[in-house]
Amino acid sequence: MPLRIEDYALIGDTQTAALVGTDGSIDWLCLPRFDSGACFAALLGDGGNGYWRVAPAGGHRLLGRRYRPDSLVLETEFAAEDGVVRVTDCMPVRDEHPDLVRRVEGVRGRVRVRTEIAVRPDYGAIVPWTRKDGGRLSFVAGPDTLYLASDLPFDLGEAGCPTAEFTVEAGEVVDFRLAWVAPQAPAPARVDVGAAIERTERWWRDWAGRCGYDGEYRDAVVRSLITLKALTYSPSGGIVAAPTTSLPEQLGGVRNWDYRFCWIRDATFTLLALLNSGYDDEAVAWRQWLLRAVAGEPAQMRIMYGIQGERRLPEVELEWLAGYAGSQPVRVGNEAYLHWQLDVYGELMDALHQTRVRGIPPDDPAWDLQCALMEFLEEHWRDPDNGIWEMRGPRRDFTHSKVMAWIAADRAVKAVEEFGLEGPVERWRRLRSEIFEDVCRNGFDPERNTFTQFYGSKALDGSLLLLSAVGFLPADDPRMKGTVEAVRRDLMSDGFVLRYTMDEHTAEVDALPPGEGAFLPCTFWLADNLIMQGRVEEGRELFERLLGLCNDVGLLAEEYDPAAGRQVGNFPQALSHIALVNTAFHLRGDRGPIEQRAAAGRSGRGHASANEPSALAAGSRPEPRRSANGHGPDSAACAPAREAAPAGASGTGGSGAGDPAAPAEEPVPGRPREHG
Ligand SMILES: OC[C@H]1O[C@H](O[C@H]2O[C@H](CO)[C@@H](O)[C@H](O)[C@H]2O)[C@H](O)[C@@H](O)[C@@H]1O
Repeated sequence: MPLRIEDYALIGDTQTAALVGTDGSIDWLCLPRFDSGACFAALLGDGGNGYWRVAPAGGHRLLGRRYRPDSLVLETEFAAEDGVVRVTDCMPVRDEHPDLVRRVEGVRGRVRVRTEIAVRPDYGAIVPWTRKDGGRLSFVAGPDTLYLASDLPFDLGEAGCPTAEFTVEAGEVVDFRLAWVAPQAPAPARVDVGAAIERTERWWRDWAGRCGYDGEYRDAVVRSLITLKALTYSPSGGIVAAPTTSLPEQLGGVRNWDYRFCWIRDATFTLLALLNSGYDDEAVAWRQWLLRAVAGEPAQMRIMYGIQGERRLPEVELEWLAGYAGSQPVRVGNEAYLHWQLDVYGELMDALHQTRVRGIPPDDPAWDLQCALMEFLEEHWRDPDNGIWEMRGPRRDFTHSKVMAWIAADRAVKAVEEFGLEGPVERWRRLRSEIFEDVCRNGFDPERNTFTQFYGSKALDGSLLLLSAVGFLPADDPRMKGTVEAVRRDLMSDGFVLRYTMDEHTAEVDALPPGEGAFLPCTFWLADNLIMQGRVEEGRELFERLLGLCNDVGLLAEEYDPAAGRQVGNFPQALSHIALVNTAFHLRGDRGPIEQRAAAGRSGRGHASANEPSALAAGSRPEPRRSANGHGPDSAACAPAREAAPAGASGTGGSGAGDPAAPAEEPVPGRPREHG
């Protein structure tokens, strides 16, 4: 029986990451980068595919584990017959070589400890040439050479799995350091493991100390932010969706994908959570990554890239891996790189808009790029796409995708109106109105009073819960209320939201056999809607249920299987942690220090930019707003809602952002008030 997904904890050095199990085994580690071949891949197979275990040799039990406060240094304690031992694991922030250190420390009594290390480069496929070399072991296979520094007398064994046993007494320590070196590079010098652990802890604490969030749920928020930082590839600023591949969305199922890449969508969501929490440097680094990645012809823009901006991410199946809990195939690479997903234009435009709003110094070429993308979008927004969920079936007119095209137009208009940038603003205003009208006419089902998954469909979709956060319609608009109620009625499993309707038609849409867990980010988005509607206590209750799904060290996968009571999908997943941070901000009632600073800085300009709705940011205020000149900045977009929304929609939507005749905003009861 493999460990449950939630039995793992993350350690990492902001270039790659490892998963450490409650049994003291590291079962996943890709070196030297997130997207390199794994040298420990037991997570997706068995011990023969690589692992490194350090735990008491005889009978024992897990006493508990934790991260040292505000850090990514993990401590696991085991109770054995004659004592207690602590294993401390971390990946020091990189100097020369990627490395992983483990310290075994006697806490009480005497404990006999055993370590086994099976290094298996290329995702568990290769048994390396393993040798003893002075005070270290070396493992060599093609491009990968690893050294394990240890003074223990290892037994090399016959199966390419060196083992050693030793005894530790209270106060004694035994250290290990595993380092990867490039071909031809000399073996690394020895390091002081204790000092490396202290330095790593300090590094993370300093980073966490910059967090501007000080409200309720701080521990969960900081743990999420640390996790997001750990998923950032520091040399480029790119952010991976998760450090794993092929952890199944259904135990034993086929929905197994490689997430070790940078999605414009996921990375943009991450950026905004970091920005809200006060991490400007990360925002600037990410913007540089983004601009480099998407540079060039707009028609060639991808929806996802490699961590250095690579554009080709072919998907292959690793047939030698049995898959987590038998979930096959195991895939590396991701065919979604070939997708056309309209929402990424809105996400990109919104992210760059948010950096402007929050006073991050401009990057001039960024605006040229955005103008070129807008030109492309004007030509193509009507094209069907693969949608936010990366449907592998035929392209369709997904409602969420069209709304995100509206976002792109809206942010382009605002760049001109509010930041004085130059562009064909009249044309963009017309585009914004046209898209608004199109969505309200075709993506809304007046009979059921709900937006739908795609034009003409009856299916529901969790992404519709984002429509208010982006400022498309206020959360208290009857159409949004109707959509939220429809989701609550028909798209939930045991109190958690599914991504989309699963019925006999689903396979025509996603081209996959049915069955997956509840999608945690969508459930957080439901909580956001409840809070925005003023149903704060209901939102809080849902948020706390979600927090209850976090594992013992605060981590979330992408999905949750309510029947099995287990986390499923890649782990830990950026989208889930971003959504957690955003809902906490919503509950806190403001959008954090960056925004307050921006608001203060802009107060002389007399507009509410700092509180503008964001596609993704926390605490968005979707209410209609008046600008300094007394006309709502959304007025151009509002017009179509009044003029052209379908009868059923406009009849219910009189107070929406789409209606310029709406009364001046009055915060919805219970909704957090705006600052600044
Ligand atoms: O469900 C099919 C798709 O699932 C994955 O996509 C999901 O993960 C992405 C990364 O977090 C996210 O951006 C997307 O919205 C999710 O649906 C997978 O990467 C796709 O290849 C697959 O088609």
